[in-house]
Amino acid sequence: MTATLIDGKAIAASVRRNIASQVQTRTQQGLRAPGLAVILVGSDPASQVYVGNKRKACEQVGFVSKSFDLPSDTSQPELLAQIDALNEDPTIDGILVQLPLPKHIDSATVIERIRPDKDVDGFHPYNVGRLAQRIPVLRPCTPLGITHLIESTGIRTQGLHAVVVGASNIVGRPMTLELLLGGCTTTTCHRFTKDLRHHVEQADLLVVAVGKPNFIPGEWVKPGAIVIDVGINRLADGRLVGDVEFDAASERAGHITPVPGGVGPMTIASLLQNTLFACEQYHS
Ligand SMILES: Nc1nc2c(c(=O)[nH]1)N[C@@H](CN(C=O)c1ccc(C(=O)N[C@@H](CCC(=O)O)C(=O)O)cc1)CN2
Ligand SMILES: [Mg+2]
Repeated sequence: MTATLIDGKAIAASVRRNIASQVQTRTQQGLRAPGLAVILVGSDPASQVYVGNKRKACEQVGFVSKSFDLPSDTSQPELLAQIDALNEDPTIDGILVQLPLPKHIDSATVIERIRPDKDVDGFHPYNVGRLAQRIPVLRPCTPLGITHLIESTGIRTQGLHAVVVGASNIVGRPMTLELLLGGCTTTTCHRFTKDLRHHVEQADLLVVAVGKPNFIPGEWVKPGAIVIDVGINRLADGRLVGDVEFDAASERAGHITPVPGGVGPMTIASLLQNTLFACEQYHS
């Protein structure tokens, strides 16, 4: 079997066109454009690229984007004061603090300081709790984007056995909650999981987010499975690869996401969706 490719880049472009048209309708009605504040602390090269792409995406859909590039020695109280100011700014609908933060700053404290109605990353305990209780509002961007990619296949997820490999706060845990919401039977695997192969082989729907190149051998993939690869790993020769052995997995899967051009672009499209949602549902 050769898998059908799930084209995240094209699906994200379509989401972005739709958002741009909704923003245009708003502004034609005399309403203000949604505003997103993007905070980067330090100069991690990958974070600089992601933040640059988020700012560009905002401008392309007509959002107001405010940039805060803070030095790596910014103290936690200084960062919290910046968030307090943005929490009070009526032109700002969403506040995004790029992760990871420098080691001297506690991410959980920072995330909890963002007002839940401006938490467009969906990481605040309020928003994660809403998702856990099946009353989602602002949803973590990567899992939300993946949900959209799975929907694009036209396959009903009710009753499927979904296996998530990775249990981070950004991807694995909220992904499991999204899949539960979609009626899947879910298994979450992590560093202490015994016999990972056994679990992966059961997956009708497999989501892998561990950040290790080619970590999941293609031969573990169940024939016909939907395979979602969240990993973005740069090899010594400069190539980007995912967490799943793509060529071998494609021979067995029914649908598969590529790296690059799969999950990554949807993370940014979901951020735009969340920002528009916050603007329209909470601040208009
Ligand atoms: N505050 C947040 N921090 C981080 C998040 C997040 O959702 N919120 N997620 C990741 C990084 N991330 C967004 O911030 C992200 C990663 C990758 C991509 C992407 O489009 N990747 C491209 C390849 C890009 C490349 O060439 O390196 C792709 O997959 O096609 C978008 C967003 C951690 N931090
Ligand atoms: Mg991400």
